Amino acid sequence: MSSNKYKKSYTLSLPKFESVFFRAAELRPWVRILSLFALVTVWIGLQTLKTIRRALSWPEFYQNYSELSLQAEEITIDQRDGFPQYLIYYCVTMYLGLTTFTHISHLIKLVITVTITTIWCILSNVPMRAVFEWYDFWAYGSRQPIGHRVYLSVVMITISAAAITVNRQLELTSRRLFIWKKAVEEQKEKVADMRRKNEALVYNILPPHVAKHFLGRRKNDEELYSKSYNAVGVLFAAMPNFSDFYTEESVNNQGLECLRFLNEVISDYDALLEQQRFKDIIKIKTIGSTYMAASGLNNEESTKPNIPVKEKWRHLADLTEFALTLKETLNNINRESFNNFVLRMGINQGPITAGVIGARKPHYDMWGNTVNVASRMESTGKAGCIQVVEATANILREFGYLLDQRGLVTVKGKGKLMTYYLVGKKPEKSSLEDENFLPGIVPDIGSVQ
Ligand SMILES: Nc1ncnc2c1ncn2[C@@H]1O[C@H](COP(=O)(O)OP(=O)(O)OP(=O)(O)O)[C@@H](O)[C@H]1O
Repeated sequence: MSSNKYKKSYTLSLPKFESVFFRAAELRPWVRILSLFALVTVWIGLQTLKTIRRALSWPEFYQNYSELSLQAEEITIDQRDGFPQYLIYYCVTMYLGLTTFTHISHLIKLVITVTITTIWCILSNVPMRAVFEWYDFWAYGSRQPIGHRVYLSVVMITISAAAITVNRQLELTSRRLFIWKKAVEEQKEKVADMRRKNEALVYNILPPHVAKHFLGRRKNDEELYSKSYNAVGVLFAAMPNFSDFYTEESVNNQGLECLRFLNEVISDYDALLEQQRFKDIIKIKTIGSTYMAASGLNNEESTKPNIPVKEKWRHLADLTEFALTLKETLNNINRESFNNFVLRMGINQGPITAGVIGARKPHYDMWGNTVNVASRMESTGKAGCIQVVEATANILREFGYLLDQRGLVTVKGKGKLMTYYLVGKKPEKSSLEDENFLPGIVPDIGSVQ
Protein backbone atom coordinates (compact mmCIF):
# COMPACT_ATOMS: atom_id res chain seq x y z
CA MET A 1 0.00 0.00 0.00
CA SER A 2 1.46 3.38 -0.92
CA SER A 3 1.98 5.91 1.84
CA ASN A 4 -0.67 8.18 0.32
CA LYS A 5 -3.28 5.46 0.35
CA TYR A 6 -2.34 4.65 3.93
CA LYS A 7 -2.68 8.29 4.86
CA LYS A 8 -6.05 8.54 3.17
CA SER A 9 -7.55 5.53 4.88
CA TYR A 10 -6.47 6.64 8.37
CA THR A 11 -7.03 10.41 8.15
CA LEU A 12 -9.98 11.52 10.21
CA SER A 13 -11.94 14.02 8.19
CA LEU A 14 -15.20 15.79 8.92
CA PRO A 15 -18.16 15.30 6.58
CA LYS A 16 -18.33 17.99 3.90
CA PHE A 17 -21.10 20.07 5.53
CA GLU A 18 -19.35 20.24 8.92
CA SER A 19 -16.01 21.20 7.44
CA VAL A 20 -17.66 23.92 5.35
CA PHE A 21 -19.53 25.17 8.42
CA PHE A 22 -16.48 25.24 10.71
CA ARG A 23 -14.43 26.97 8.03
CA ALA A 24 -17.16 29.60 7.59
CA ALA A 25 -17.42 30.04 11.39
CA GLU A 26 -13.66 30.50 11.57
CA LEU A 27 -13.57 33.12 8.82
CA ARG A 28 -16.86 35.02 9.29
CA PRO A 29 -17.92 36.46 12.66
CA TRP A 30 -21.60 36.70 11.64
CA VAL A 31 -21.74 32.88 11.15
CA ARG A 32 -20.48 32.43 14.72
CA ILE A 33 -22.95 34.95 16.13
CA LEU A 34 -25.89 33.60 14.17
CA SER A 35 -25.26 29.97 15.09
CA LEU A 36 -24.78 30.82 18.78
CA PHE A 37 -27.91 32.95 18.72
CA ALA A 38 -29.89 30.12 17.07
CA LEU A 39 -28.60 27.63 19.64
CA VAL A 40 -29.52 29.78 22.64
CA THR A 41 -32.88 30.74 21.12
CA VAL A 42 -33.83 27.10 20.46
CA TRP A 43 -32.76 26.04 23.96
CA ILE A 44 -34.57 28.90 25.69
CA GLY A 45 -37.57 28.57 23.39
CA LEU A 46 -37.96 24.86 24.20
CA GLN A 47 -37.60 25.48 27.93
CA THR A 48 -40.10 28.35 27.79
CA LEU A 49 -42.64 26.19 25.94
CA LYS A 50 -42.15 23.44 28.51
CA THR A 51 -42.60 25.94 31.32
CA ILE A 52 -45.73 27.42 29.84
CA ARG A 53 -47.22 23.93 29.44
CA ARG A 54 -46.37 23.22 33.09
CA ALA A 55 -47.67 26.55 34.27
CA LEU A 56 -50.97 25.84 32.54
CA SER A 57 -51.26 22.51 34.32
CA TRP A 58 -50.35 23.93 37.76
CA PRO A 59 -53.79 25.22 38.70
CA GLU A 60 -55.12 21.69 38.23
CA PHE A 61 -52.21 20.28 40.20
CA TYR A 62 -52.79 22.81 42.94
CA GLN A 63 -56.56 22.05 42.92
CA ASN A 64 -55.90 18.38 43.60
CA TYR A 65 -53.88 19.21 46.67
CA SER A 66 -55.79 22.25 47.88
CA GLU A 67 -56.80 20.57 51.11
CA LEU A 68 -53.13 20.95 52.09
CA SER A 69 -53.12 17.46 53.58
CA LEU A 70 -50.43 16.42 51.23
CA GLN A 71 -47.60 14.12 52.22
CA ALA A 72 -44.30 14.40 50.37
CA GLU A 73 -44.40 10.75 49.36
CA GLU A 74 -47.60 11.34 47.47
CA ILE A 75 -45.96 13.62 44.94
CA THR A 76 -44.80 11.78 41.88
CA ILE A 77 -41.40 12.31 40.31
CA ASP A 78 -43.01 14.14 37.38
CA GLN A 79 -44.68 16.59 39.74
CA ARG A 80 -41.45 17.20 41.67
CA ASP A 81 -39.83 18.02 38.32
CA GLY A 82 -42.35 20.82 37.96
CA PHE A 83 -41.51 22.53 41.22
CA PRO A 84 -41.81 26.29 40.61
CA GLN A 85 -38.29 27.27 41.74
CA TYR A 86 -36.84 25.35 38.78
CA LEU A 87 -38.13 28.10 36.49
CA ILE A 88 -35.36 30.38 37.69
CA TYR A 89 -32.74 28.20 35.99
CA TYR A 90 -34.17 28.93 32.56
CA CYS A 91 -34.03 32.63 33.19
CA VAL A 92 -30.44 32.47 34.46
CA THR A 93 -29.52 30.44 31.34
CA MET A 94 -31.04 33.21 29.25
CA TYR A 95 -28.93 35.83 31.04
CA LEU A 96 -25.79 33.78 30.49
CA GLY A 97 -26.71 33.21 26.86
CA LEU A 98 -27.19 36.94 26.34
CA THR A 99 -23.81 37.70 27.89
CA THR A 100 -22.05 35.60 25.24
CA PHE A 101 -23.28 37.90 22.43
CA THR A 102 -20.49 40.42 22.59
CA HIS A 103 -21.61 42.18 19.40
CA ILE A 104 -25.07 43.10 20.78
CA SER A 105 -25.32 46.45 22.55
CA HIS A 106 -25.58 46.21 26.33
CA LEU A 107 -28.70 48.41 26.15
CA ILE A 108 -30.57 45.74 24.14
CA LYS A 109 -29.38 43.12 26.64
CA LEU A 110 -30.53 45.38 29.46
CA VAL A 111 -34.03 45.68 27.94
CA ILE A 112 -34.27 41.87 27.46
CA THR A 113 -32.97 41.17 30.99
CA VAL A 114 -35.33 43.69 32.61
CA THR A 115 -38.26 42.28 30.57
CA ILE A 116 -37.50 38.69 31.63
CA THR A 117 -37.10 39.71 35.28
CA THR A 118 -40.32 41.72 35.22
CA ILE A 119 -42.24 38.81 33.63
CA TRP A 120 -40.76 36.49 36.25
CA CYS A 121 -41.76 38.76 39.14
CA ILE A 122 -45.30 39.24 37.77
CA LEU A 123 -45.69 35.51 37.04
CA SER A 124 -44.45 34.33 40.43
CA ASN A 125 -46.36 36.96 42.39
CA VAL A 126 -49.68 37.07 40.55
CA PRO A 127 -50.82 34.04 38.51
CA MET A 128 -48.46 31.55 40.19
CA ARG A 129 -48.69 32.98 43.68
CA ALA A 130 -50.87 30.08 44.88
CA VAL A 131 -48.48 27.53 43.41
CA PHE A 132 -45.56 29.01 45.32
CA GLU A 133 -47.57 29.24 48.51
CA TRP A 134 -48.59 25.61 48.16
CA TYR A 135 -44.99 24.62 47.58
CA ASP A 136 -43.81 26.54 50.70
CA PHE A 137 -46.50 24.84 52.76
CA TRP A 138 -45.60 21.44 51.35
CA ALA A 139 -41.88 21.99 51.92
CA TYR A 140 -41.96 23.64 55.36
CA GLY A 141 -45.28 22.47 56.74
CA SER A 142 -46.58 25.96 57.51
CA ARG A 143 -47.19 29.25 55.71
CA GLN A 144 -43.95 31.24 55.45
CA PRO A 145 -43.89 35.01 55.99
CA ILE A 146 -41.39 35.40 53.12
CA GLY A 147 -41.90 32.49 50.82
CA HIS A 148 -40.12 31.30 47.70
CA ARG A 149 -42.23 33.72 45.69
CA VAL A 150 -40.55 36.79 47.23
CA TYR A 151 -37.21 35.12 47.84
CA LEU A 152 -36.85 34.02 44.17
CA SER A 153 -37.97 37.44 42.90
CA VAL A 154 -35.18 39.06 44.93
CA VAL A 155 -32.71 36.46 43.61
CA MET A 156 -33.84 37.14 40.02
CA ILE A 157 -33.51 40.92 40.47
CA THR A 158 -30.01 40.48 41.96
CA ILE A 159 -28.86 38.10 39.20
CA SER A 160 -30.26 40.33 36.46
CA ALA A 161 -28.55 43.39 38.03
CA ALA A 162 -25.30 41.41 38.05
CA ALA A 163 -25.84 40.32 34.43
CA ILE A 164 -26.54 43.93 33.37
CA THR A 165 -23.35 45.11 35.11
CA VAL A 166 -21.28 42.32 33.52
CA ASN A 167 -22.73 43.07 30.07
CA ARG A 168 -21.97 46.76 30.42
CA GLN A 169 -18.47 46.02 31.66
CA LEU A 170 -17.88 43.58 28.79
CA GLU A 171 -19.03 46.15 26.27
CA LEU A 172 -16.84 48.84 27.80
CA THR A 173 -13.86 46.48 27.72
CA SER A 174 -14.47 45.41 24.14
CA ARG A 175 -14.97 49.05 23.06
CA ARG A 176 -11.73 49.99 24.81
CA LEU A 177 -9.96 47.06 23.16
CA PHE A 178 -11.37 48.10 19.79
CA ILE A 179 -10.11 51.67 20.26
CA TRP A 180 -6.70 50.40 21.39
CA LYS A 181 -6.56 48.07 18.42
CA LYS A 182 -7.36 50.98 16.09
CA ALA A 183 -4.74 53.15 17.82
CA VAL A 184 -2.16 50.36 17.57
CA GLU A 185 -2.98 49.90 13.87
CA GLU A 186 -2.62 53.64 13.30
CA GLN A 187 0.67 53.65 15.20
CA LYS A 188 1.88 50.68 13.16
CA GLU A 189 0.90 52.48 9.95
CA LYS A 190 2.73 55.63 11.14
CA VAL A 191 5.84 53.62 12.05
CA ALA A 192 5.77 51.88 8.65
CA ASP A 193 5.32 55.25 6.95
CA MET A 194 8.21 56.75 8.90
CA ARG A 195 10.33 53.73 8.10
CA ARG A 196 9.54 54.15 4.38
CA LYS A 197 10.46 57.85 4.57
CA ASN A 198 13.66 57.08 6.48
CA GLU A 199 14.59 54.44 3.96
CA ALA A 200 13.93 56.87 1.12
CA LEU A 201 16.11 59.44 2.90
CA VAL A 202 18.92 56.97 3.49
CA TYR A 203 18.72 55.90 -0.17
CA ASN A 204 18.92 59.58 -1.14
CA ILE A 205 21.93 60.29 1.05
CA LEU A 206 23.87 57.10 0.38
CA PRO A 207 24.47 54.97 -2.72
CA PRO A 208 22.03 52.00 -2.87
CA HIS A 209 24.60 49.34 -1.90
CA VAL A 210 25.77 51.41 1.11
CA ALA A 211 22.18 52.28 2.12
CA LYS A 212 21.35 48.57 2.13
CA HIS A 213 24.30 47.93 4.45
CA PHE A 214 23.24 50.72 6.83
CA LEU A 215 19.59 49.70 6.97
CA GLY A 216 20.52 46.09 7.60
CA ARG A 217 23.08 46.63 10.34
CA ARG A 218 22.45 46.24 14.04
CA LYS A 219 21.41 49.09 16.32
CA ASN A 220 24.37 50.81 18.05
CA ASP A 221 26.74 49.41 15.42
CA GLU A 222 28.75 52.57 14.84
CA GLU A 223 31.72 50.96 13.18
CA LEU A 224 33.30 52.78 10.24
CA TYR A 225 32.02 51.60 6.88
CA SER A 226 34.69 51.71 4.19
CA LYS A 227 35.53 49.76 1.08
CA SER A 228 38.45 49.84 -1.33
CA TYR A 229 37.93 49.74 -5.10
CA ASN A 230 40.60 49.37 -7.72
CA ALA A 231 38.81 50.63 -10.82
CA VAL A 232 36.64 53.67 -10.19
CA GLY A 233 36.01 56.77 -12.29
CA VAL A 234 35.80 60.19 -10.60
CA LEU A 235 34.33 63.36 -12.08
CA PHE A 236 34.50 66.94 -10.81
CA ALA A 237 32.29 69.39 -12.69
CA ALA A 238 32.63 73.00 -11.56
CA MET A 239 30.91 76.21 -12.69
CA PRO A 240 33.79 78.68 -12.28
CA ASN A 241 31.73 81.74 -13.23
CA PHE A 242 28.99 80.97 -10.69
CA SER A 243 30.92 82.84 -7.95
CA ASP A 244 30.80 86.02 -10.11
CA PHE A 245 27.05 85.54 -10.49
CA TYR A 246 26.42 84.95 -6.79
CA THR A 247 25.87 88.17 -4.87
CA GLU A 248 24.06 88.75 -1.60
CA GLU A 249 22.10 91.81 -2.57
CA SER A 250 18.55 92.87 -1.96
CA VAL A 251 17.87 92.72 -5.71
CA ASN A 252 18.20 88.92 -5.58
CA ASN A 253 16.78 88.48 -2.10
CA GLN A 254 20.11 88.25 -0.25
CA GLY A 255 21.49 85.65 -2.63
CA LEU A 256 18.40 83.41 -2.43
CA GLU A 257 17.63 83.78 -6.14
CA CYS A 258 21.19 82.67 -6.99
CA LEU A 259 20.81 79.63 -4.76
CA ARG A 260 17.42 78.88 -6.32
CA PHE A 261 19.07 78.88 -9.73
CA LEU A 262 21.93 76.65 -8.51
CA ASN A 263 19.35 74.30 -6.99
CA GLU A 264 17.60 74.03 -10.36
CA VAL A 265 20.87 73.25 -12.12
CA ILE A 266 21.90 70.60 -9.57
CA SER A 267 18.39 69.09 -9.61
CA ASP A 268 18.59 68.76 -13.39
CA TYR A 269 21.96 67.03 -13.02
CA ASP A 270 20.52 64.68 -10.39
CA ALA A 271 17.60 63.86 -12.68
CA LEU A 272 20.04 62.61 -15.32
CA LEU A 273 21.20 59.90 -12.90
CA GLU A 274 17.77 58.29 -13.10
CA GLN A 275 18.43 57.38 -16.73
CA GLN A 276 19.26 53.73 -17.26
CA ARG A 277 22.44 54.53 -19.21
CA PHE A 278 23.86 56.23 -16.10
CA LYS A 279 23.00 53.42 -13.68
CA ASP A 280 26.68 52.89 -12.75
CA ILE A 281 27.15 56.53 -11.80
CA ILE A 282 26.66 57.79 -8.27
CA LYS A 283 26.52 61.38 -7.12
CA ILE A 284 28.97 61.84 -4.27
CA LYS A 285 28.23 65.43 -3.29
CA THR A 286 28.20 69.06 -4.34
CA ILE A 287 30.93 71.39 -3.12
CA GLY A 288 29.51 74.85 -3.71
CA SER A 289 28.63 74.81 -7.38
CA THR A 290 30.94 71.84 -8.07
CA TYR A 291 29.26 68.52 -8.79
CA MET A 292 31.20 65.39 -7.82
CA ALA A 293 30.22 61.98 -9.18
CA ALA A 294 31.85 58.58 -9.44
CA SER A 295 31.37 55.44 -11.48
CA GLY A 296 32.05 51.76 -10.90
CA LEU A 297 31.24 51.73 -7.17
CA ASN A 298 28.40 49.29 -7.53
CA ASN A 299 29.81 47.45 -10.49
CA GLU A 300 31.22 44.11 -9.32
CA GLU A 301 32.12 43.14 -12.92
CA SER A 302 34.88 45.74 -13.20
CA THR A 303 36.68 44.38 -10.13
CA LYS A 304 37.31 40.96 -11.73
CA PRO A 305 40.95 40.39 -12.78
CA ASN A 306 42.02 39.96 -16.42
CA ILE A 307 38.91 41.36 -18.01
CA PRO A 308 39.20 43.30 -21.30
CA VAL A 309 39.75 47.08 -21.00
CA LYS A 310 36.42 47.79 -22.69
CA GLU A 311 34.57 45.75 -20.12
CA LYS A 312 36.55 46.96 -17.15
CA TRP A 313 36.16 50.66 -18.02
CA ARG A 314 32.66 50.64 -19.52
CA HIS A 315 31.53 52.72 -16.54
CA LEU A 316 34.28 55.30 -17.23
CA ALA A 317 32.89 55.78 -20.73
CA ASP A 318 29.44 56.19 -19.13
CA LEU A 319 30.89 58.78 -16.74
CA THR A 320 32.37 60.68 -19.69
CA GLU A 321 29.01 60.50 -21.45
CA PHE A 322 27.45 61.83 -18.26
CA ALA A 323 29.94 64.73 -18.20
CA LEU A 324 29.00 65.60 -21.78
CA THR A 325 25.31 65.41 -20.90
CA LEU A 326 25.88 67.74 -17.93
CA LYS A 327 27.33 70.23 -20.36
CA GLU A 328 24.37 69.88 -22.70
CA THR A 329 21.96 70.30 -19.77
CA LEU A 330 23.67 73.48 -18.61
CA ASN A 331 23.58 74.84 -22.17
CA ASN A 332 19.82 74.26 -22.25
CA ILE A 333 19.42 76.03 -18.90
CA ASN A 334 21.54 78.90 -20.18
CA ARG A 335 19.34 79.23 -23.25
CA GLU A 336 16.19 79.37 -21.13
CA SER A 337 17.55 81.69 -18.45
CA PHE A 338 19.72 83.93 -20.65
CA ASN A 339 22.84 83.00 -18.71
CA ASN A 340 26.26 81.96 -19.86
CA PHE A 341 27.49 79.44 -17.33
CA VAL A 342 30.20 77.04 -18.40
CA LEU A 343 31.41 73.80 -16.90
CA ARG A 344 35.04 73.06 -16.16
CA MET A 345 35.46 69.33 -15.69
CA GLY A 346 38.13 66.86 -14.71
CA ILE A 347 37.91 63.09 -14.90
CA ASN A 348 40.29 60.53 -13.50
CA GLN A 349 40.23 56.80 -12.92
CA GLY A 350 41.93 54.34 -10.60
CA PRO A 351 41.80 52.92 -7.08
CA ILE A 352 40.00 54.73 -4.28
CA THR A 353 38.70 54.10 -0.78
CA ALA A 354 35.07 54.98 -0.22
CA GLY A 355 33.23 55.02 3.07
CA VAL A 356 30.76 56.66 5.34
CA ILE A 357 31.89 59.29 7.80
CA GLY A 358 29.76 59.86 10.88
CA ALA A 359 27.36 57.38 12.38
CA ARG A 360 24.52 59.73 13.26
CA LYS A 361 24.78 62.06 10.27
CA PRO A 362 26.32 59.74 7.71
CA HIS A 363 28.06 61.14 4.68
CA TYR A 364 29.40 58.98 1.89
CA ASP A 365 32.71 60.17 0.48
CA MET A 366 35.82 58.88 -1.23
CA TRP A 367 39.49 59.41 -0.79
CA GLY A 368 42.73 58.62 -2.52
CA ASN A 369 45.17 59.87 -5.09
CA THR A 370 42.65 59.20 -7.88
CA VAL A 371 40.21 61.68 -6.30
CA ASN A 372 42.90 64.30 -5.73
CA VAL A 373 44.08 64.10 -9.35
CA ALA A 374 40.46 64.25 -10.64
CA SER A 375 39.96 67.41 -8.59
CA ARG A 376 43.22 68.85 -9.91
CA MET A 377 42.16 68.03 -13.48
CA GLU A 378 39.12 70.18 -12.91
CA SER A 379 40.86 73.03 -11.09
CA THR A 380 43.74 73.29 -13.59
CA GLY A 381 41.46 72.83 -16.61
CA LYS A 382 39.79 75.32 -18.90
CA ALA A 383 36.18 76.49 -18.75
CA GLY A 384 34.06 74.41 -21.13
CA CYS A 385 36.61 71.55 -21.24
CA ILE A 386 37.02 68.10 -19.77
CA GLN A 387 40.65 67.54 -18.76
CA VAL A 388 42.13 64.08 -18.15
CA VAL A 389 45.57 62.56 -17.55
CA GLU A 390 47.28 60.30 -20.10
CA ALA A 391 46.08 57.00 -18.60
CA THR A 392 42.45 58.12 -18.74
CA ALA A 393 42.93 59.46 -22.26
CA ASN A 394 44.22 56.04 -23.41
CA ILE A 395 41.18 54.26 -21.97
CA LEU A 396 38.74 56.75 -23.46
CA ARG A 397 40.33 56.36 -26.90
CA GLU A 398 39.31 52.68 -26.71
CA PHE A 399 35.70 53.85 -26.55
CA GLY A 400 36.05 56.12 -29.55
CA TYR A 401 36.62 59.41 -27.76
CA LEU A 402 38.89 61.97 -29.34
CA LEU A 403 41.38 63.77 -27.16
CA ASP A 404 43.61 66.72 -27.77
CA GLN A 405 46.95 66.86 -26.03
CA ARG A 406 47.19 69.92 -23.83
CA GLY A 407 50.76 69.48 -22.65
CA LEU A 408 52.48 69.22 -19.29
CA VAL A 409 50.54 70.65 -16.39
CA THR A 410 52.01 71.17 -12.94
CA VAL A 411 49.87 69.40 -10.42
CA LYS A 412 50.46 70.07 -6.73
CA GLY A 413 52.05 67.03 -5.11
CA LYS A 414 52.39 65.19 -8.44
CA GLY A 415 54.79 67.28 -10.42
CA LYS A 416 54.25 67.68 -14.14
CA LEU A 417 51.50 65.55 -15.71
CA MET A 418 50.71 65.18 -19.39
CA THR A 419 47.04 66.11 -19.76
CA TYR A 420 44.44 65.98 -22.54
CA TYR A 421 41.20 67.72 -23.38
CA LEU A 422 38.28 65.68 -24.59
CA VAL A 423 37.18 67.06 -27.92
CA GLY A 424 34.47 64.68 -29.00
CA LYS A 425 33.56 61.19 -30.05
CA LYS A 426 33.74 59.35 -33.33
CA PRO A 427 30.24 58.94 -34.65
CA GLU A 428 29.14 55.33 -34.25
CA LYS A 429 28.69 54.47 -37.91
CA SER A 430 30.07 51.81 -40.29
CA SER A 431 33.76 50.90 -40.05
CA LEU A 432 34.35 52.38 -43.51
CA GLU A 433 33.06 55.72 -42.36
CA ASP A 434 35.14 55.31 -39.21
CA GLU A 435 38.30 54.98 -41.28
CA ASN A 436 37.44 58.12 -43.27
CA PHE A 437 36.69 60.02 -40.08
CA LEU A 438 38.67 63.23 -39.74
CA PRO A 439 39.09 64.94 -36.36
CA GLY A 440 38.27 68.23 -38.07
CA ILE A 441 34.64 67.18 -38.54
CA VAL A 442 34.10 66.00 -34.97
CA PRO A 443 30.65 66.96 -33.68
CA ASP A 444 30.64 69.93 -31.35
CA ILE A 445 30.21 68.03 -28.08
CA GLY A 446 32.97 68.84 -25.66
CA SER A 447 34.95 70.98 -28.04
CA VAL A 448 37.70 73.09 -26.51
CA GLN A 449 36.73 76.67 -26.08
N1 LIG B 1 36.59 63.55 -1.18
C1 LIG B 1 36.87 64.71 -1.72
N2 LIG B 1 35.90 65.58 -1.95
C2 LIG B 1 36.15 66.80 -2.50
N3 LIG B 1 37.35 67.22 -2.86
C3 LIG B 1 38.36 66.38 -2.62
C4 LIG B 1 38.19 65.09 -2.05
N4 LIG B 1 39.40 64.49 -1.94
C5 LIG B 1 40.27 65.38 -2.43
N5 LIG B 1 39.68 66.49 -2.84
C6 LIG B 1 40.26 67.70 -3.40
O1 LIG B 1 41.34 67.32 -4.21
C7 LIG B 1 42.30 68.35 -4.16
C8 LIG B 1 43.65 67.71 -4.06
O2 LIG B 1 43.84 67.24 -2.78
P1 LIG B 1 45.29 67.08 -2.15
O3 LIG B 1 45.13 66.30 -0.90
O4 LIG B 1 46.20 66.52 -3.21
O5 LIG B 1 45.80 68.53 -1.87
P2 LIG B 1 45.51 69.55 -0.74
O6 LIG B 1 46.76 70.14 -0.32
O7 LIG B 1 44.71 68.91 0.33
O8 LIG B 1 44.62 70.53 -1.55
P3 LIG B 1 44.54 72.10 -1.55
O9 LIG B 1 45.91 72.55 -1.91
O10 LIG B 1 43.52 72.43 -2.61
O11 LIG B 1 44.15 72.48 -0.19
C9 LIG B 1 41.98 69.24 -3.00
O12 LIG B 1 41.57 70.52 -3.48
C10 LIG B 1 40.85 68.58 -2.33
O13 LIG B 1 39.86 69.51 -1.93
